[in-house]
Amino acid sequence: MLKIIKGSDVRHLDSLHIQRKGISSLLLMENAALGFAEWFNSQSYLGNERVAVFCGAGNNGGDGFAIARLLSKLGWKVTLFTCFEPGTLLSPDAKSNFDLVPSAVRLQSWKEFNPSSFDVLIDAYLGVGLKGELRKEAKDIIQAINSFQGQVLSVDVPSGLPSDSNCSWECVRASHTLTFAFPKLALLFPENAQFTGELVVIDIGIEDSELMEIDSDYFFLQKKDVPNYHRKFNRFAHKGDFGKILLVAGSKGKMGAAYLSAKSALRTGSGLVTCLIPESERFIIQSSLPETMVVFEDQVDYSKFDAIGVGPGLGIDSVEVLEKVLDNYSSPMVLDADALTILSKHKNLIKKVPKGSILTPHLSEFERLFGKTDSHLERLKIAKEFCLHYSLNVLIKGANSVICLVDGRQIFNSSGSRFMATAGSGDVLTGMLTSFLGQGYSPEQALICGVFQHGLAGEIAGKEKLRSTIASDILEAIPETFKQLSIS
Ligand SMILES: NC(=O)C1=CN([C@@H]2O[C@H](COP(=O)(O)OP(=O)(O)OC[C@H]3O[C@@H](n4cnc5c(N)ncnc54)[C@H](O)[C@@H]3O)[C@@H](O)[C@H]2O)[C@H](O)CC1
Ligand SMILES: [K+]
Repeated sequence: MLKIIKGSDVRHLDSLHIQRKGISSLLLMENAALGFAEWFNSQSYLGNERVAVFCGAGNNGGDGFAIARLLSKLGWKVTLFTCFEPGTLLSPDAKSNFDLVPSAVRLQSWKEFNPSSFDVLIDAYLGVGLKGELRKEAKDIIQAINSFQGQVLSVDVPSGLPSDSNCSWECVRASHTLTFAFPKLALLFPENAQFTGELVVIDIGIEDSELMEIDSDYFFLQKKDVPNYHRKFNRFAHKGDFGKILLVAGSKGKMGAAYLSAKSALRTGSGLVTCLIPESERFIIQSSLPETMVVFEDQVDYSKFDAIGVGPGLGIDSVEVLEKVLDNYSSPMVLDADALTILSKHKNLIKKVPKGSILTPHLSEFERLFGKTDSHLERLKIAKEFCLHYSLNVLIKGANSVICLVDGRQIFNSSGSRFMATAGSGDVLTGMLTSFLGQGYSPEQALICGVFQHGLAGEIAGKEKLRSTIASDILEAIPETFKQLSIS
């Protein structure tokens, strides 16, 4: 899994890599530029686009000079806009690449930029070397870039955005950010989505193990990481091996939530799924989902289940139901939706939640539990302290959901699509997480597989259904996620 290190540690990472591989820093910059150019060529541009490249005086600008050269060699019509005064000392690698810019590339000062003369803009003005508050001229340059109406592709980070925090000023508003080696932390914050646009991670040859040598608690989960977290079942497996789970979900008028989480658990591979529901609502589940069983409050033996998920559609007044589960079950469980709202109103119940359990708040549930927050950084800090204190896992849901583990590690998910913001999407996730716990996965394994596959299912469904995507589409795409990951 990729580690997300601080922008200020990137220099250290570079020198580690350069030493290990015996390559020059210039070659590393070339790899970055090659990766960018390859991605650029893979996009469906027509070939006659006029490309503007804005370059600063540091290594981000150096990437830009190299990109301008490569794109020009590939036949693109490139104009390079320098974002520094004549005579400014360039960083050594930027200088080497500046000297290699071919004569086919037009050179101009950023002050001469006419937005209507270009189709695409590449922003290689400022990268992770930004220090302190943005200087006056930088604000003017960023404004010039933002006056452009076409696609803006930012190199490494949108210029002006600090790599690991938020800022109070305007940054480049990119349509895509192509970030090198690992995503910089600030690119994963919801409040910076307006600057980052679509995020693409470009491999420049730095290995996960090299990143691991640098201290950080942040990680980035990608598709290639997921299969290793899955349990393998042999051909003698029987339904008992796939777990017996209980979903405490649904109430009058909210039985859809129980249906969605139960069906999702079945699609995720659960052997036996039982729903604890009000007796009056039993016909809904029994007739819509014959593969599940139902039980009612006075007859349930919690201890016979391998995992329990509580909350979808439960109703926020079901305090006693939640308390009974907590009093009668001691293995990790999943708490979602109304269970979280109950916890936020009855904080004394938190200490009863079994260690290793998973809480899955979206942003409003998070704030209900932990109070108003101003930034994602603050949320991450609060979640970390909570996880360490109570030995619980918290999933902060949203684009790039963050898996906050009991030991303080925080893993950003890379899968998902904006079409997943639909009613019942969270119920599907609760079903998946509970299902994996019931199949003997550790909470960490369940979170990694469940969160990634839920996002992937959303991507698959969204590709076909676009904004018409509903939660049932997401759960019906779960089988395809196993296929794509080659998990049988
Ligand atoms: N391993 C990698 O990820 C690689 C990344 N590369 C690229 O290098 C940059 C980082 O380069 P660096 O030289 O350290 O800094 P920048 O170019 O980002 O910035 C320096 C530039 O910025 C000016 N500046 C600093 N602070 C301010 C401010 N507050 N206001 C205005 N201007 C400011 C400073 O004067 C310099 O001119 C990384 O992002 C990647 O793009 C390598 O190419 C390869 C490996
Ligand atoms: K940039």
